[in-house]
Amino acid sequence: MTSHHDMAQAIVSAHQATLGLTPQVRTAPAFSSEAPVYRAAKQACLDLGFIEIDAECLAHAWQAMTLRTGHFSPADWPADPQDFGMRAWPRPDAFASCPKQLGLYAVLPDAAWVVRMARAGVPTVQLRFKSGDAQAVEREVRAAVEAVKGTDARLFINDHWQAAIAAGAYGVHLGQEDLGAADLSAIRAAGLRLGLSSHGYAEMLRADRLSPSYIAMGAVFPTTLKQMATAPQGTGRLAAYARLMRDYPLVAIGGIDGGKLPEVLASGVGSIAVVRALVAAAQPEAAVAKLKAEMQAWMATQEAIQMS
Ligand SMILES: Cc1ncc(COP(=O)(O)OP(=O)(O)O)c(N)n1
Ligand SMILES: Cc1ncsc1CCOP(=O)(O)O
Repeated sequence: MTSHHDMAQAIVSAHQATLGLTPQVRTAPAFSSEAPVYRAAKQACLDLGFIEIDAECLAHAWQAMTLRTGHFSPADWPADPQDFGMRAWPRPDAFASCPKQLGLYAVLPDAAWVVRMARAGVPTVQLRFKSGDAQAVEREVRAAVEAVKGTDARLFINDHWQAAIAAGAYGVHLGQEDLGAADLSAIRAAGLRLGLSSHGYAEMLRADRLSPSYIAMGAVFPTTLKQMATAPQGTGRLAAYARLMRDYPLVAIGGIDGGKLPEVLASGVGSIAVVRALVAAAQPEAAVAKLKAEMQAWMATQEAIQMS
């Protein structure tokens, strides 16, 4: 295999079926290195539809993997943390840990929904209360923290990290655009868990540098809940993300409902986050029971396969 073009084509051919998305309209690629594998891999990742910053991360990882293994292997997608420059564990600056299997994860619009879903037996819940009214935020966060007392639910608070610390929540969930405004040292010092959103390689690596308690990945499928900046990732990419981020508890989010659970769980994530599958269900408690039963059945089948 000689030219960049042939190397790029070999990568695309090997991974198109599982990782390819329709490439966006783009200008000529920008290369930050002359290294042949880097250049071929950058071209290939762009051709597979990865956004520029993700293609750049992947291309450097391909180059590092090739140097480490001593040969260029187009079929092997990079998934070794060291090829992406990730630090080894344990890490002294890591946030408090949470279980690897966070299970069904309900993302909910107010404290009343948190009460309802915690009582219905959802193991992980999030208050995603979108309001600029500080008093209303404080009230909802306190009510949500009270609501999970006496249940087994772990409560994460979206965005409102100060109120979460003040009320003693289990953890905080932040998006990447929230990071600049949050005092991460205060969250860590208070012992709260930190969950971070990610939408691809560059954001996963940025999240990893902060050693959070879990990493969320999405949107896996199209969602109507919010406008997403990136295309739905699909379960092929989700599985590649999960292989790289295997040291973390992982949460998949975006457009997931009962019918899609097996293929999402097969990617290796330990948690499925949903909004509409519960909030828009005709009978939310029954929907919880069904989703939990489907997840348990899937896990039991995997255990049986591993034992045989
Ligand atoms: C479990 C989980 N994953 C992702 C998100 C999205 O969070 P964010 O990126 O902060 O976007 P908004 O929720 O604020 O719209 C989440 N809330 N929970
Ligand atoms: C908040 C959020 N972040 C990424 S996708 C998403 C919405 C998920 O909602 P749904 O489960 O209804 O698609």
